[in-house]
Amino acid sequence: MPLITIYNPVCGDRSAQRFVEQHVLPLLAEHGKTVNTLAPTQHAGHAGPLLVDFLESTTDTGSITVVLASGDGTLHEIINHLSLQTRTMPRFHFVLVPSGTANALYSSVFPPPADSESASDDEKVEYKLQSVRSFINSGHTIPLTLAIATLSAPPSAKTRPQVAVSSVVVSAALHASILHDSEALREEFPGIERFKIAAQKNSTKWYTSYVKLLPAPGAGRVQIYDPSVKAFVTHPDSDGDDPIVDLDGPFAYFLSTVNVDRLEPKFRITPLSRALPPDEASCEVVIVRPLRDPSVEWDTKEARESWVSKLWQIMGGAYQDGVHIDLRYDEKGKIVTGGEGPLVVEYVRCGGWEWIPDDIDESAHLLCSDGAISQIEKGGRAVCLAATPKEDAGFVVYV
Ligand SMILES: Nc1ncnc2c1ncn2[C@@H]1O[C@H](COP(=O)(O)OP(=O)(O)OP(=O)(O)O)[C@@H](O)[C@H]1O
Repeated sequence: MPLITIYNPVCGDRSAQRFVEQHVLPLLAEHGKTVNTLAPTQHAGHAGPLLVDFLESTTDTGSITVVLASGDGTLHEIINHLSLQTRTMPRFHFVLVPSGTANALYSSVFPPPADSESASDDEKVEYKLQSVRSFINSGHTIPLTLAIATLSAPPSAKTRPQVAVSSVVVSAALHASILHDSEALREEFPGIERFKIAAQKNSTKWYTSYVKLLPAPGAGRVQIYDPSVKAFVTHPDSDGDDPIVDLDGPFAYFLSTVNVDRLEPKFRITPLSRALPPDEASCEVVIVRPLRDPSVEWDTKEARESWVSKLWQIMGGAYQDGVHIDLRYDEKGKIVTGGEGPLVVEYVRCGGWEWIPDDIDESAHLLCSDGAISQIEKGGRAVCLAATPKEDAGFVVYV
């Protein structure tokens, strides 16, 4: 199978080239794996065209192995570029070398050990070589589910919809605002601290939007996580007559993942995605709507400001191995674990969703697709659907 190694020299802490040269290439050579092309990305958006050029230069086009040393954003660029090609594409087999800032996909398929901070240098290197080792040894792969988001303008605009294909996350509300603002901090803060700084800046925002949750075809109903049985159950508003669930805002958080249970090694936002995997292509959606809190009656500036501590308590749960999905409100609005109170987080499994932002709320018009930010036009909407490509096409990852 033709093999190309691509590395992004500027992602994360800029160590991809060194790591590839010192560890990846020698290991591949030792096991008789020939690298046909070795290429750095030379600018943003370069990884996809590099791969298409490689495809054109090779006669054996059944499937292609791509050793990719980057973060999630470079993989996102590749998938989007290849999805735009009009000719039939082979199946792409990715060997991931985590070199980005967050490495959500890699750390989801290879969760770091609890004591990873105290790991020796050799253990840190070995941790990053797991996908390479499975390529060499077991050959075990998993297919990637894709989340296809279509951003439409209102019919009067007569513009074509924009499509963004994701393999990790599609979000609006707080997460999209964080990704939007954190990009400007990349130079100064190359690590994940830039996300925390951007989160502080956006902590009092609530986002006015209207949401529809769409069932996956196999399940036929939208499902919601029920902490009392520790499983997904049919959403009470999704029935045979009308399986679509309608939700009103305001939303503090609205985020949907495919393939991953975490966005950073320790931020396990959709924890059941890998622990209790879906049977079909599905979006795992985490929703926080502050008006579910019995102590919040109105959406006011004061209510938003005093609710910030609860927002951090909820997000903190994602850093504690994903306990946020079990939180409830007591009758006074205190966040507790256990009891019968309203769920703090609505954790939904579904086939897709629509996000229809209110015209007057600028911030609600941001959409994040694997870190790339798009703007939903006024009067428009985003529709996101989960899909798994056919057997002989699409993208698989060595795990
Ligand atoms: N040579 C280059 N110069 C400048 N930018 C580049 C170059 N090569 C790739 N890029 C851009 O670097 C950006 C960051 O890459 P990537 O998303 O893979 O890493 P990251 O953001 O550090 O990690 P993660 O997405 O895991 O948080 C991508 O948007 C890509 O377009």
